[in-house]
Amino acid sequence: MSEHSTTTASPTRTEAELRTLMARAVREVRETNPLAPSITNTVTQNFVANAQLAVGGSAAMVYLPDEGECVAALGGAVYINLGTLLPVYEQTVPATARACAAAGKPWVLDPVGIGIGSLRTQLIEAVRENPPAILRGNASEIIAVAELWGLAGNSSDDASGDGPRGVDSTDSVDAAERAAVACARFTGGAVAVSGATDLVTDGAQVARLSGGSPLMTCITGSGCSLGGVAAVYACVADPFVAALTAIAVYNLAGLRAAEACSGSGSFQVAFLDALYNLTAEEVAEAPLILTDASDTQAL
Ligand SMILES: Nc1ncnc2c1ncn2[C@@H]1O[C@H](COP(=O)(O)OP(=O)(O)O)[C@@H](O)[C@H]1O
Ligand SMILES: Cc1ncsc1CCOP(=O)(O)O
Ligand SMILES: [Mg+2]
Repeated sequence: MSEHSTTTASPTRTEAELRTLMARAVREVRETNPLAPSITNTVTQNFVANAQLAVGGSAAMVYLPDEGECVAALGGAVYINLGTLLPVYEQTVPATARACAAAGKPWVLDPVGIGIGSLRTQLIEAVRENPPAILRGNASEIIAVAELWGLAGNSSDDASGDGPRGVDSTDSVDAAERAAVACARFTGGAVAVSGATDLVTDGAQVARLSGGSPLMTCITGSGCSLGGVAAVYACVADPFVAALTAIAVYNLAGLRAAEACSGSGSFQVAFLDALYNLTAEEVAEAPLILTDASDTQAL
């Protein structure tokens, strides 16, 4: 059990139960239009907001500490992405994480670009006190967070040792499995590792989800917007179900968009269309393999 109270460890569920909950999350978001405000990077802010709207959520991007505290109260869940930092984030990020914890609201962290400069490191260490309900990143980012939170143990043996290359991964998703399980056990929430095949864990179960398209790496913001969409689903579902739903939605939309486009530019537009048009039934049938996290070597 986690030492943190903002996220409650999810009970072990069968694959069929999880699929039913994923479909319910897709429907409930469309019916209730939940607000998932963001503190996110200036590169992909527009794409994050558009993806959140396409799945049926509502977006609001803020920068300042009192705005972060305000949206923690207003929204169903908050998204924090460290992609392009401003000096004010030294106050905004810890204040928003604290406000979410105080209000019992889930928040989603995308540690983009971890390792660049000192403020990102400082912020990841600071939010250890009020950790995210969902940690979402590529493999190198998740390995780096586990190291900064002192959870790495021998999980770093699996890593390339190179860390992220800017905002991109130098590690495989499988290499991040032990780090992901360790982070999920620490937060009591879920961790989603993205890549060709994505991995989602709540520390007890591990799901692998395939699909998507290599074209997702040819546009900026597929990872960032995935975090924003996970926050939308976290407004209506527990962290593990929310992360699974977002990843399944992205894999299906990526596949469909790749069939409809003629290159990376039209892929981005086709991807938003696919997000908008996906049905709950399709999401419930997304490729997903569920295993027990006890199969993951202990740290
Ligand atoms: N080679 C790939 N094939 C299919 N889908 C991919 C591939 N690489 C990344 N994706 C998808 O792109 C999205 C963003 O993942 P990723 O590129 O790892 O994140 P980031 O942009 O943060 O590095 C996820 O939905 C992931 O499943
Ligand atoms: C290119 C870039 N530089 C700082 S944030 C950012 C966007 C990264 O987006 P993603 O992680 O979704 O590829
Ligand atoms: Mg990223």
